[in-house]
Amino acid sequence: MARKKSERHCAVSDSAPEAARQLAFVRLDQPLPDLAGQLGASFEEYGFAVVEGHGIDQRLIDRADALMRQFFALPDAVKRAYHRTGQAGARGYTPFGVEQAKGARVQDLKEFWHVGRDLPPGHPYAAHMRPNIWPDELPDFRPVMQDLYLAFDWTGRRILSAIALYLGEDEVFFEDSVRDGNSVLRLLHYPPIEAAPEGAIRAAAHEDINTITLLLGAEAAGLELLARDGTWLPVSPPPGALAVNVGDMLQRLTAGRLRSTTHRVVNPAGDAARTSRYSMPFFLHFRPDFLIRPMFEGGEDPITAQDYLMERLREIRLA
Ligand SMILES: O=C(O)CCC(=O)C(=O)O
Ligand SMILES: [Fe+2]
Repeated sequence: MARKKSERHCAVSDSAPEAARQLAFVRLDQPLPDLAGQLGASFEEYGFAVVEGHGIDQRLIDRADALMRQFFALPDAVKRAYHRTGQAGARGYTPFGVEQAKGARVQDLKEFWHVGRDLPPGHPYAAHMRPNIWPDELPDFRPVMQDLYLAFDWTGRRILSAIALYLGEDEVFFEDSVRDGNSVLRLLHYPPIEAAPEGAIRAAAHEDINTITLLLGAEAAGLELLARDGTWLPVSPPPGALAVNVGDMLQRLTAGRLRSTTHRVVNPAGDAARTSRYSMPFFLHFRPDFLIRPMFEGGEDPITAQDYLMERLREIRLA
């Protein structure tokens, strides 16, 4: 049944009162103050928002999606040739069974590829942000993923402008903190579930380390957020929409005023368990030398984004 736009909401669990279980859809292409109010309200309640009208070209998304599937379909040995040790998985391929959520007993059921920011030669951040690597087997992979990276980067900045307004700051408040930032585009494949170790799920409960995350592909079932009442709420945006969430770095900067919400990707039931799941999160990061100093009372000690990142990557066994 067709419903008016303003009435459309994400799938909700039937175990809780309807009104408290709705993740509203927010359009990015509306005046910034309106966007700020709606995003802020959704972040306040869930730490997540579903964002439509984000301006990332659907043809670009489809191209990237197709190339990601082609990459993960390559033989294991070919993919492993793009695994770089000593870089905390920051670029190229990370095989199945490596990343393990903080505090989890078993590894996640996923493999992924990371694309970072291309910096000019001799850039001061080059020590922390290594050059990208690209798969020789797929010539279009590089230009398409570079385009998608820049599209996410642009969209992320608009979302940050709205968050700045919501926090009572000027819309350019975050500009300097993310200039040449260490953002990472993750192309993510959860293979069909075969003999998984006891207790293993596609992505165990975790919080994102970075500033904000913009996620494409979450229409494929499985993503859930931990609501304030302690129950798991499915996040299922319509195809092409973004799921956006607050990460730990923004939580720390705002002294907890914006919450980094725990989320996970559960194994599907029935036949869906025998199919792959793909998604594309963009982890928007501050620049490495940005000092995360709480903007409000009651926060933790200041720390640079780079130091904080390294601390956290060790916890998830990537560093
Ligand atoms: O695949 C998803 O839908 C979410 C992935 C995620 O939470 C992550 O990689 O941090
Ligand atoms: Fe995540």
